[in-house]
Amino acid sequence: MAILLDFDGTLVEIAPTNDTIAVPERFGERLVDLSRRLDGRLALVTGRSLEDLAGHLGQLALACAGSHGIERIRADGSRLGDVPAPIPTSIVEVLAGFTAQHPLVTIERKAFGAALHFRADPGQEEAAVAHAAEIARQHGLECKRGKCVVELVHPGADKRRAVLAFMAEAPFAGALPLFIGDDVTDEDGFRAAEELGGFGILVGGLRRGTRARFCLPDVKGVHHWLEL
Ligand SMILES: O=P(O)(O)OC[C@H]1O[C@H](O[C@H]2O[C@H](CO)[C@@H](O)[C@H](O)[C@H]2O)[C@H](O)[C@@H](O)[C@@H]1O
Repeated sequence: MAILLDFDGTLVEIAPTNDTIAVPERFGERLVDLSRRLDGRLALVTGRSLEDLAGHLGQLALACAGSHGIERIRADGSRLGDVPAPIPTSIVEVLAGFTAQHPLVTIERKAFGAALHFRADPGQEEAAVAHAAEIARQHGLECKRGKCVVELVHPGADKRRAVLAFMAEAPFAGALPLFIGDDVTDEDGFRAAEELGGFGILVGGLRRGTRARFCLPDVKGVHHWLEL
């Protein structure tokens, strides 16, 4: 078995803002321990940048894919695949311009993308999505939706590709992949797992249409099931 794990909403509870998540005590070490139990066949696959993830978990000997899968490192820290150029600051600043008129909406800058968070002002969803979509259209980028967030990403940034990249080589190759995630972006991970004979597990119960075959009720349920 190989396990591929989403981060926000799966391993840590959703918080009011992107930088106020509560990471359990010694959580990085516990993930490394789980990876050892799986002989290294554990990967984190998150929408966050790898830099941001390391800020929460520390630098760990774990396979990780960040920025929705576009930046990938193996457990030994070597890079897996090429990374594109960062999205130009000028484009990110146009996206960030939305926050000037809507002060409760916040911008999260990432090396390979940027996110508008409207959790504190959900009424701005439609306008924020339209703003991001127009920028994406003008610059050949893609928009990604998530929980109270819309993001600009490079075309090809998706969790399916990250799963396929990890599963193509040791120590993952030949194992049965399980992808565990809670959000719509995790559907790409569920699909990749299925394509390779495995399956997806949706966190939060089967409340929406999903490719996942099973579900776990919540973050606590994930920790319990994985004995984290
Ligand atoms: O793929 P994930 O690991 O689930 O990352 C998806 C996005 O997660 C973060 O935003 C989400 O979590 C925040 C903290 O709980 C929450 O405030 C926000 O509303 C959620 O959308 C992260 O900030 C993004 O960069 C990730 O893409």
